[in-house]
Amino acid sequence: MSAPSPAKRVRGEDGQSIFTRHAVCCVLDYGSQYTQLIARRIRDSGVLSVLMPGDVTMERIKGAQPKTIILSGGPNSVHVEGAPRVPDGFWEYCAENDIPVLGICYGMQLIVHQLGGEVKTADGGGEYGRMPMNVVRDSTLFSTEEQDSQLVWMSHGDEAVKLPDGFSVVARSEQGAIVAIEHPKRRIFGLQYHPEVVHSERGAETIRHFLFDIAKMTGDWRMEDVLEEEMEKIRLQVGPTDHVICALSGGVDSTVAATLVLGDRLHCVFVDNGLLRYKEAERVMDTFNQHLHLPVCKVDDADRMLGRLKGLSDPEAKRKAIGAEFIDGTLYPDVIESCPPPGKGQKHSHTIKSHHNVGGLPEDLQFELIEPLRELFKDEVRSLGRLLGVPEQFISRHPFPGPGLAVRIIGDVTEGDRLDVLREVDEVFINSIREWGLYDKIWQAFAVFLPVRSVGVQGDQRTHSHVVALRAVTSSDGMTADWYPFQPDFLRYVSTKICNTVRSVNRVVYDVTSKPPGTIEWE
Ligand SMILES: Nc1ncnc2c1ncn2[C@@H]1O[C@H](COP(=O)(O)OP(=O)(O)OP(=O)(O)O)[C@@H](O)[C@H]1O
Ligand SMILES: O=c1[nH]c(=O)c2[nH+]cn([C@@H]3O[C@H](COP(=O)(O)O)[C@@H](O)[C@H]3O)c2[nH]1
Ligand SMILES: NC(=O)CC[C@H](N)C(=O)O
Ligand SMILES: [Mg+2]
Repeated sequence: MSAPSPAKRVRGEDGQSIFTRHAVCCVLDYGSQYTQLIARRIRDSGVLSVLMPGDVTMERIKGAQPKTIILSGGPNSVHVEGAPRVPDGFWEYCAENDIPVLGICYGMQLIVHQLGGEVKTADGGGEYGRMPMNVVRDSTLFSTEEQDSQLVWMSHGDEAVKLPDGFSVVARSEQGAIVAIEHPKRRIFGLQYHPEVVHSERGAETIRHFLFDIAKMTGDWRMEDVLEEEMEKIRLQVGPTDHVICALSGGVDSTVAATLVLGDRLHCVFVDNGLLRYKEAERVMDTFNQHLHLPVCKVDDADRMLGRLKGLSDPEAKRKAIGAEFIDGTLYPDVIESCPPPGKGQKHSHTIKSHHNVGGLPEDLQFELIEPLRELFKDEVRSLGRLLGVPEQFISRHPFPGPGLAVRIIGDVTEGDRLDVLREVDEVFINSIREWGLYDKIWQAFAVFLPVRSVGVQGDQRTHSHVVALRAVTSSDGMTADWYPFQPDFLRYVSTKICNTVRSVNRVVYDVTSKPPGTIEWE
């Protein structure tokens, strides 16, 4: 057996580094709503994918030593001035290092445009949605089993009308548009459709064929390796006397992150921001103490947070206020004052916040940041947590957003008893879901407080009370979602229970909107 290759640092999106021994597939992001899905498909094949912005420097690409590169789709038109393109020197670098390149949608159009072909606005107005395509010649791009027609998912208004020298057309849409191209010798390939979406029936197969048969990668990227690499990375970053602060929410991400960095130089901080669910602060603190044996310090920031939110009803204004309070209101002074690191005189210089934060971190952060999970998707974080032995009750928790109930109360959060009403309704809804054995079938479920009142009749009396909406969705990564099809019996049960137990609510509605066009949260 050959010795494992040395680990290397790879600069990912936002200049953050990752640390890996594995062969990397770089995905350059030109802004497609499906870029994350491309990364996902690659990982599902056992290959580590690293997302980089489309305007990344050549230095960063070289730093990742990619074995292959995929160019994503995007909203721009390559023939419009100022449209994003690959960095200078990109094609020469790929040629010199024999790196295969696959362009998807905008990515394919970039290949055509930059290498001397022509891309134009489609005469017929473009192709959107699921449609058949026909393979017109034997190719390297498709495996032998795929040399036929197949249903694919299109979303483009531009099309390639003339290919650069040496490229050939591999497939056409029913309308005759060029939808797959290749230059097998230069190992440059393009797909006008989106192989990464499930509606492209053989798309995952095409991506695997590209990775394994064309690029000769091996699908040996495993969670066990990620665990080892993440720990090694932390060991390298945190010096022997340094201390680490972890903002712990009780959610999946921060719990797993904290477990990774366990040790007596770790200090966890849980913030009660006043926007938590029913008895959440107590419950989270209890479970941490009982099950994780993590030293957690609770900071009470409810009054200040609600003070900042008073009078705000615009969703973005609310989010910004929460983000600002979260960062400069709680992290700095409270943490330092209420959770001083033990062992005075020791250098304390690191803080961690696992994953992305509520409103983004300030530029002059006076700590070094450790973000062990930033490259992982939620279900990957869950797998990692299981490997670490994190109890299932943490792992299987539905995600809960940093801004908490504030994005589930439409309008001013602080008005009247909105927070309390919502807490009660949410508690009934979630408990009912658990009772009916549905919790693990659902990605996320919650109630939303609507700023309207409706007329009802209760005990022969007219009421004019609150309306709440229930939302439950299935999803694999939160990027797209579908509403959960509860049985009518369940909906009847839960609406009755809510109106009977939460006095000021007389109407319950169920949200039947997928994402897109909706988002999961209402604000
Ligand atoms: N109430 C809180 N107290 C302390 N830290 C928090 C709190 N809410 C959020 N954070 C920090 O912000 C990060 C981002 O929140 P996010 O909701 O994405 O992750 P999570 O809560 O760990 O997991 P999940 O997505 O499953 O809810 C958290 O990982 C945590 O570090
Ligand atoms: O930590 C977070 N901070 C936030 O500001 C935030 N906003 C939304 N979410 C969660 O992200 C997923 C997708 O949510 P949306 O469809 O509403 O954008 C869902 O899981 C949401 O709950 C957030 N998580
Ligand atoms: N989905 C895409 O990448 C679209 C590419 C380009 N904006 C087009 O409309 O053709
Ligand atoms: Mg959370």
